[in-house]
Amino acid sequence: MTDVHPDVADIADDIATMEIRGAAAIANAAAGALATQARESDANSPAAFRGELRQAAKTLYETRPTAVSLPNALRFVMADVSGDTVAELQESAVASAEAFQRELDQAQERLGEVGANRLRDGDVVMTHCHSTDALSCVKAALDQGKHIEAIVKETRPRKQGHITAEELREWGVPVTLVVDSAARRYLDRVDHVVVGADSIAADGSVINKIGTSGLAVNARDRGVPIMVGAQTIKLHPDTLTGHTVEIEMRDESEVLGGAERERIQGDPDGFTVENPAFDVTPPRYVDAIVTERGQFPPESIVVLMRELFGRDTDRPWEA
Ligand SMILES: O=P(O)(O)OC[C@H]1O[C@H](OP(=O)(O)O)[C@H](O)[C@@H]1O
Repeated sequence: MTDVHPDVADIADDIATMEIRGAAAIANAAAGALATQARESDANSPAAFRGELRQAAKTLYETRPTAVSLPNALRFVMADVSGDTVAELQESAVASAEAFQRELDQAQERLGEVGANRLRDGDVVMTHCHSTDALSCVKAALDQGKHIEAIVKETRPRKQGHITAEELREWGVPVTLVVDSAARRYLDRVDHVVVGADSIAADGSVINKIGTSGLAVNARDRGVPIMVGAQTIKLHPDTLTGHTVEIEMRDESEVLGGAERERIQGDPDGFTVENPAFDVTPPRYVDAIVTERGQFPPESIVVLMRELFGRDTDRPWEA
């Protein structure tokens, strides 16, 4: 088996341990890793080069299962690799990765402008986790001169809501940080729930950080609209053919700290800890999916998915 470049292995490790996290950031890092593998290759034949790239993609693919932006990034970059010599292949792989990364940034900016049109001057938004796509909508609204305030859910167990709170503060947004279980109480003050997505299924279901579905049900109950900011690389093409999206189960150590954990593990009657990282919000609880191609009611996202991905989804990291 071919070895992957050590920098690629490091990036894969950073994705698995969530040093690099967030669906768009993961896609960006994966594309960058493929470029590194290509640039640093000392393969002596086109076949060997392609084998190395495939192995690098496989290593990256196996890090986390839920955010489809990862396999979609690998697909997009590898689809455009062509050439008859190793040098040509190297050049085209690097160019393809860089083009993908540029498009990623542009898509986020464009979807932000669409999402911002849904927000009015003086609105209060509620956020969950940390999503650069969701925040792009808030940023664009601020750039349009609107005053926006935010109620930020902490998002246990990893508390990525704190990252959101800090980022919004840097932009001058008044922020109230609340624990997750306080969300329903604060929805009375909220005009829009704004979240991101790790994957969007063909039926318009939104797969996002654990707790999103409960928030969406509560928001619907309170009449608060829910907008999902999701670039089209979040569309999960396998769901067109009946596959479901795998929900990542993470380590119990994220839920229980050192001393608590030892006490419970030492107890023969101890309990089981489960730590799903994501959940599924059915389309009926979502008002709009905002993409760089415009906003869509969740039930119609399948049309865009077919247009962009067709029925076949290749798996270029497999032999
Ligand atoms: O692509 P952007 O919008 O930045 O993030 C999308 C989603 O990725 C994150 O997952 P994790 O923190 O990697 O588990 C969150 O669930 C967030 O909503």
